[in-house]
Amino acid sequence: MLECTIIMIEVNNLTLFGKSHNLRLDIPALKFYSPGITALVGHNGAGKSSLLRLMSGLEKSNTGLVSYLGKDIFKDFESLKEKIHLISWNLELYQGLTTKDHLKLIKSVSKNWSVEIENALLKDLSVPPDKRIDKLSRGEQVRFRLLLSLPRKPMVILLDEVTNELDTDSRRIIFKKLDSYSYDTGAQVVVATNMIEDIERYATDIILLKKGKVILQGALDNIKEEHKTNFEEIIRIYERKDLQL
Ligand SMILES: Nc1ncnc2c1ncn2[C@@H]1O[C@H](COP(=O)(O)OP(=O)(O)OP(=O)(O)O)[C@@H](O)[C@H]1O
Repeated sequence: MLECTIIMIEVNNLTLFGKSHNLRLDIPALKFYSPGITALVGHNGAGKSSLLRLMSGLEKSNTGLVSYLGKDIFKDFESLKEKIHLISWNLELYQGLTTKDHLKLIKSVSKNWSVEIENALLKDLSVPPDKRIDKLSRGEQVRFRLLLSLPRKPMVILLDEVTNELDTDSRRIIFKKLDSYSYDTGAQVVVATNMIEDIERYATDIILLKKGKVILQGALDNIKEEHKTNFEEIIRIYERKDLQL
């Protein structure tokens, strides 16, 4: 593994409140080192999607900041939005277009599109070349979303539980692509997932969230070494610990 020296993303004093002033997120500090794949783990409602939305700049926190290579996502949103891609089921594609036309559309509005990356993805991702978006399977949709994203050379890719329902083969293809993209370009990948198999195989780092708070974070190898047990058991131990809320 490459030595991790570049801090790609920093989160500081981040809080997010719900409508009834309940605390949805409370994160004093987080650092994401480049390159690598960080798994964002936690039960339903733990705050994974909320954190990813704040990190993408689509939602604003009540306090605190998210910065990319020292640039604040809100102050520098216009320059950063090209480089930070959120892949989420909540962000719809144009359902009536075919894959070919959708790809053409995104290409026409993208600066610095890499034909080299596009061709490699077309070869490896097996995206149907001319199928309507609303007829794509879930796996095809995620692979297609990678095809729309990676040639634009993002420095950060945030995936909001889009891999969870896919079969093992689809997940393997997607994670292998993300892994090689990250190591080739230095990009950081943050993936909200609870699939232990994927975390063990592909994640370099993990962040475990519970009720909007970070209860465990660090390099996966160090965490496993420290606890001398498998990752599934480590999650169980931390989930059982009572939080001092
Ligand atoms: N738009 C919203 N407005 C107010 N509260 C919200 C909103 N979206 C989510 N929440 C609340 O924020 C908390 C965190 O939800 P979030 O969806 O971020 O968690 P999650 O870990 O992604 O869960 P899941 O795995 O179920 O998607 C939950 O209590 C949820 O009810």
